[in-house]
Amino acid sequence: MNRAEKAALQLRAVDVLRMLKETRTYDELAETTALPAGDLNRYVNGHVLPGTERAREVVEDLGREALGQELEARIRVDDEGYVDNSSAVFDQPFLDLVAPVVANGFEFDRPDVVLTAATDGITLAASLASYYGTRCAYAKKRKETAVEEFIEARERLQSGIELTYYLPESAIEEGESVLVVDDLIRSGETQELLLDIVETADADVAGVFALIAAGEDGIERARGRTDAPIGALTTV
Ligand SMILES: O=P(O)(O)OC[C@H]1O[C@H](OP(=O)(O)OP(=O)(O)O)[C@H](O)[C@@H]1O
Ligand SMILES: Nc1ncnc2[nH]cnc12
Repeated sequence: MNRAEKAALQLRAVDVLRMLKETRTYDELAETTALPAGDLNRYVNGHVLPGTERAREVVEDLGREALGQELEARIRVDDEGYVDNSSAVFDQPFLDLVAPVVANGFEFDRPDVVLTAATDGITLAASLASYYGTRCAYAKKRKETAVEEFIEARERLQSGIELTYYLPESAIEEGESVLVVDDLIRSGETQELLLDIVETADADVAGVFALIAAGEDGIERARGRTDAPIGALTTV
């Protein structure tokens, strides 16, 4: 890790600690993190930066668990199991905290492109792409005006309705590595369409990630399609 990467990791750890501090006293934060309350106070106030090892633990280990809990606190599941995750996907600073935790806490290689499906996956994909310093692409249910060539993926859903996603052909180059992400995975139909698009582009799958898995069906379905790492921050 060079100096700039170390500094970025240290600042990310401070962001995670500040997020946790919003709902905790310093004593509670000390209990959550197993770090001394005095040190935490100095980190949160910006007087001192945590060392690289501490920063890594905060971002990778603590960060993953804490952000999973934070996510669970934000979402609402109705009586039929449908999830309202607006307060997560509308909160770009929260997703900006999620990105390094996903990038470091799962086994994804750095991709060339982060791919999602419009609409609700876009903010998560943007955060991840920005963190990796790569492109972000999203497939849409309609063809965008003035684009001439599209990759299309069509599937007949369990409901009998046919769903088609379109991605401008220029969005993914042959041989590129693509991280497929979405806010939510339930049946896995959307992820399967995105994986079809990656396959049509002759690109490689770097991984499949969803903020929320509603049950295990979608994850299992994705697992049937790729050997790349697959993960979700939380399962409801
Ligand atoms: O695993 P699945 O059963 O395919 O469900 C997951 C998909 O459903 C939601 O999108 P939706 O189709 O509601 O479109 P939206 O993002 O525009 O709301 C969600 O954003 C995922 O893309
Ligand atoms: N909000 C939602 N909750 C659960 N399953 C879904 N499938 C599509 N949108 C969904």
